[in-house]
Amino acid sequence: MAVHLQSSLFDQEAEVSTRPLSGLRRTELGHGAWIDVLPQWLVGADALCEALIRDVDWRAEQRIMYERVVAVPRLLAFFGRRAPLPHPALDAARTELSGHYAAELGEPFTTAGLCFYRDGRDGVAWHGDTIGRGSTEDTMVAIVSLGAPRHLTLRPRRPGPAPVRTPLGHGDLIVMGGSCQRTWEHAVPKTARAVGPRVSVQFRPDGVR
Ligand SMILES: O=C(O)CCC(=O)C(=O)O
Ligand SMILES: [Fe+2]
Repeated sequence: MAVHLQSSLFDQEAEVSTRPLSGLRRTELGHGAWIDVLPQWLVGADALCEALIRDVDWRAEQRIMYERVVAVPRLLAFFGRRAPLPHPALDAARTELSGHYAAELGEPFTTAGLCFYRDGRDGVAWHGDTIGRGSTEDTMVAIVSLGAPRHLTLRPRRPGPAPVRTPLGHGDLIVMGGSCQRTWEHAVPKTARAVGPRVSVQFRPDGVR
């Protein structure tokens, strides 16, 4: 799916729609972790992707690696529970996800983390979302992927289950659940392939980072 970066002549916001979440398919990963996947959950999301790339106040972050300050290879933005989201389609998506998972999750998705992978040189290394409660409790992280297709890879922290490599295409939804953040790690590997920009939107409950 080609994502064109020139600003659109018409406001296409109204064109974003969702397919029923009843189409989600669950895969048990082992060690109490699972993923739910629904390809092409968001329909007509080209303009949404363009708008996020254009409008979000993207931040470059740095971290220390081997005693040197290096740039984190992706741009980031974070919207806490009271922060207005940068596009109404994200409010709608979060509300729908909260409704669908209400009984199983027991709380709503409240925050939105956004990542902008400018090309194949951007990625995120192996990690679990364990800054908050995900280090001790079962929880969920729901990811909507926009723009260029990339892979999300998952591997168990303890040996046993086989690693998993899931393609994430434009409009796809993946939800990591159960113990996934503390018993598994995930990554978006860099790629030497020529890939265009990708935006990832992660919805999490309060206290999960
Ligand atoms: O790019 C993605 O979809 C994954 C991002 C991620 O794992 C994170 O920001 O914690
Ligand atoms: Fe993550």
